[in-house]
Amino acid sequence: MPVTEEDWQELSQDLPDAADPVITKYLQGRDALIAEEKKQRSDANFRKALSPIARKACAVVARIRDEEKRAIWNPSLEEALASTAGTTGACLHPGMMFTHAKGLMERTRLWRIVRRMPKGALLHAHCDAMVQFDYLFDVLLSTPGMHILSPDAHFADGEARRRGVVQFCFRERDHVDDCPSIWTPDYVPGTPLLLTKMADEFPEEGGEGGGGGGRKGFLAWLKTRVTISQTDSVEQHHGVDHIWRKFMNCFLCLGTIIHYEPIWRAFLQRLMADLHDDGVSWAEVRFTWALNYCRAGVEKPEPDHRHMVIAFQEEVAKFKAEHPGFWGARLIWTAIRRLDTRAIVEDMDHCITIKMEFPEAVAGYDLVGQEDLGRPLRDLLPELFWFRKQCAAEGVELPFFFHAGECLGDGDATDSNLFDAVLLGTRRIGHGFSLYKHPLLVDLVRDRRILVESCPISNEVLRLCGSILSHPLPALLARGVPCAVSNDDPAILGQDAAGMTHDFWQALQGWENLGLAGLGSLAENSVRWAAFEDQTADEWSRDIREASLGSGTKAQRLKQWGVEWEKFCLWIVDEYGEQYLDGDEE
Ligand SMILES: O=c1[nH]cnc2c1ncn2[C@@H]1O[C@H](CO)[C@@H](O)[C@H]1O
Repeated sequence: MPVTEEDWQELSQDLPDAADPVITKYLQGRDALIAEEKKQRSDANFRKALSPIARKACAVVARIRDEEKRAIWNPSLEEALASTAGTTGACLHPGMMFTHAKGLMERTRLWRIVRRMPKGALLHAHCDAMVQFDYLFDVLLSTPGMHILSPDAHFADGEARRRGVVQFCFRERDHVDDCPSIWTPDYVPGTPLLLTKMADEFPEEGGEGGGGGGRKGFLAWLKTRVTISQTDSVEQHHGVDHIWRKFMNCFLCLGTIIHYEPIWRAFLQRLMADLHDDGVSWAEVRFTWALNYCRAGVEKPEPDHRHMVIAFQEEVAKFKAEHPGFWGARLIWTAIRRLDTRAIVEDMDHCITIKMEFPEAVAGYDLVGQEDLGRPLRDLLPELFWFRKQCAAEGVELPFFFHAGECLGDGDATDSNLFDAVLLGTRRIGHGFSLYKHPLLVDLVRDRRILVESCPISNEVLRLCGSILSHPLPALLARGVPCAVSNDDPAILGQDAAGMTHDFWQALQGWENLGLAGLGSLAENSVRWAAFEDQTADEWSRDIREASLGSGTKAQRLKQWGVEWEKFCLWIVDEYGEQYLDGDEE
């Protein structure tokens, strides 16, 4: 029976109003409970120590975020915005899938702010996959002597061009006149043909990139071979193994572009310039060392990795000299985890040899490739123990920065890599996507001060989560685990910029609990857990513990970052304070 108007009048008298002491008391308890939980967050101390200006900046950013949530990420505005947002018909909402949100995100105020933020150190990224292809292809086509080849098939039709492996190399002499074109069925697999000529002769029909024939069509097609398309990235229903097949194929091509000295040097300059522009001061780049690098004007690959490292060090030194705000870069040596014991051990041996000659260039060691299909750390124990012993014998410091838990498993061999990574003394964990399922490990990782290098956009595009909203990083932050945000493979996965603004923006917009303060703490962590120099395990732990109160390089970098952070907060307040502050935010 519905309540009559008369009864309702009487009944509603009994409802306490919002200011009733019962409700006020309840709310006090509720606030206290929430505050108590927040004390466990890994950014709690950073938040507590914010300067008055930084507090104001955080309030401004929270308001801008709320405003944009209502005004931009709003399904009812869809018609007006869809055409310019490049949203391909997806419903606008806060936390929508990355590739759908990208175009619109880049035009928000929050973007302008995050872009300017001092982001500290880039701790997790794979070298081949970092610089925008529009730039890299320009360099590729304008480098004299570059040739294209396909190791095992012609590219005569659309299907062949979708599947075959594309590679590049330098050749002194142009082979093109006496050999059938790569675009015909008569092409002899493995024959290098002059790239500029082949690009101009790219056939009109059947190219996947939709750019037509000739050079423009060639570039559009080539881009499809080295990137995950928007369609790939939103087709979550095909699963992880499927997207990794496409992803791995990209690397087969890319390695052959940047492993030629003139391109390698140009690539490094552009990489550092992009990072610097994005407010990134330091980079630790994971690098997989195929032995196919050639010096300028030389066809025969170098027998070892020396020259590649020398060029790396020269380019970093040059960039640092021209940009005093940039602290530099180091490499993390990575081996493909699928390889057999002999290949892994040979590669470890190369790693130690290079480390002995160039200790500053190489910061540590890791294993890469799809974790589910590669060898778990447990299986690699003999190799890893041999490596550790060898390093000790040679007196080199090559700490582990293991990928672990970049998977959906719960208790399978891949997920259990997390146990081995911790037991083997990893100094940071790459991804740690499945870590939140392991309460004991979460506590260990927190207590041993192991940092999680989280790459939210990568995890989304490689189909571990549907969008930023279902990413597990907030669970780790809430439990006190130190984390930093990185971009992983930005040229392939869709960010299409070497910097970290897209990943930072998504975290800020996606997670209410983070705010600008939380984002600042993630950036500060990246500096605190950076491997600026070789350190023993004890020195490493001491510097992380002492942070800016210490006396070494790390403390100095943390202070420098702190100064940039304050300047940044002041800029936010100057720029937006008048519009977004009303004086009672302290
Ligand atoms: O997110 C990742 N997890 C594991 N391996 C990766 C990821 N991104 C790239 N690579 C691997 O690194 C090598 C290139 O340096 C490639 O083998 C690629 O598969």
